[in-house]
Amino acid sequence: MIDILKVSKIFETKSQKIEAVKDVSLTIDKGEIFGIIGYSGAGKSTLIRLLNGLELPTSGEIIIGDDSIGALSKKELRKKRQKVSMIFQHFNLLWSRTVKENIMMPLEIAGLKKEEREKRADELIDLVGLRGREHNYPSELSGGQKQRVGIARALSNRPEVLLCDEATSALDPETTEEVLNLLLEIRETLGLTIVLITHEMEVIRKICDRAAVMEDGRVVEVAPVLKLFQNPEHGVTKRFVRDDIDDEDTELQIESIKKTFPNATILKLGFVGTGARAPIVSMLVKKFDLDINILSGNIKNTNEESYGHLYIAVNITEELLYAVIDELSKENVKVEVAQ
Ligand SMILES: Nc1ncnc2c1ncn2[C@@H]1O[C@H](COP(=O)(O)OP(=O)(O)OP(=O)(O)O)[C@@H](O)[C@H]1O
Repeated sequence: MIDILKVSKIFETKSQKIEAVKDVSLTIDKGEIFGIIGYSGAGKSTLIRLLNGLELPTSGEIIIGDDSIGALSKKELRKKRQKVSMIFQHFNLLWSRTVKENIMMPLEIAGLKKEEREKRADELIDLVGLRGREHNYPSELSGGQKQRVGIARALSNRPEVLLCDEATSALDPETTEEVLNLLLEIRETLGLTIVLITHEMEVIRKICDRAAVMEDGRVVEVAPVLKLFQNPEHGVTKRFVRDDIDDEDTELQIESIKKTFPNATILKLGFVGTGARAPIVSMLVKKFDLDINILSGNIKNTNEESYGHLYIAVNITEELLYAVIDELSKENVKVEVAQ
């Protein structure tokens, strides 16, 4: 669906050249929700703006569907943007127009007749859950409702790709969850391909199928989301995952537990999928007659699977430890001995 081929973007200012995107290659499949995460200045906005031709690459090529974005004329590009639409962090609504008028704007530009515009806007108002609000002005809406208008407006011309530029960064956690669920729903019902940029690993975890991690203009890691969380390889990915799981507290706890129970062995049990719901601790207690001290635990959900970990402290001989590791591996639980 989307092929980004060796794309670089250099901004030349009077005093310097800034290479905002460096030699990025990615393929995004039809129907996929693909996340791009990075800290501020990593190049995410530039990369997403390259996808709808708001910026043109200095080198490389971007192909969406059958079109090479750089090869399109201005007119063709305007037409293509109807199929590759975008939502924004600050919604970019027209404040002097009502919800319905905002949603009809792109249809007016596309030249649809008034009745067709009205009909389509009505469908979209229902789709994004804004029935009853269609005659309100943006200033009368909550942040989540404003983003629903943004989404409806972006969907008005039946796009194939929806680009989301930090679409939930201005929203509180509960509203973020609602908007993310709406994006999941419209991917299901409309079969859209969604590309989103964010600096929040939680957004990646909740709705993306795969994600790319960017640092200093480069993509440093690309993987299915579960893999990124379970086995992050690059330092930046590890930082994002740790921030999401909040492991720093655990590290501190481990230090203090080691002092309190100098003879205890501290184990980190990692679960995925059904393992995340199995009664592992009671099995260990019954089968190996162990005294188990639970230190901390964390189970998170991605859009497909649960995964998580549990830190426990046990007094255990080396021989028994191997038997425990063996037993847990049968349950698909990964064991690490914390040092
Ligand atoms: N139009 C521009 N002219 C000059 N430099 C730019 C321009 N746009 C972006 N940059 C620079 O390119 C680099 C990448 O910026 P970009 O906005 O793409 O990063 P980002 O990951 O989206 O960051 P943020 O999350 O803060 O928006 C930065 O150093 C930025 O200053």
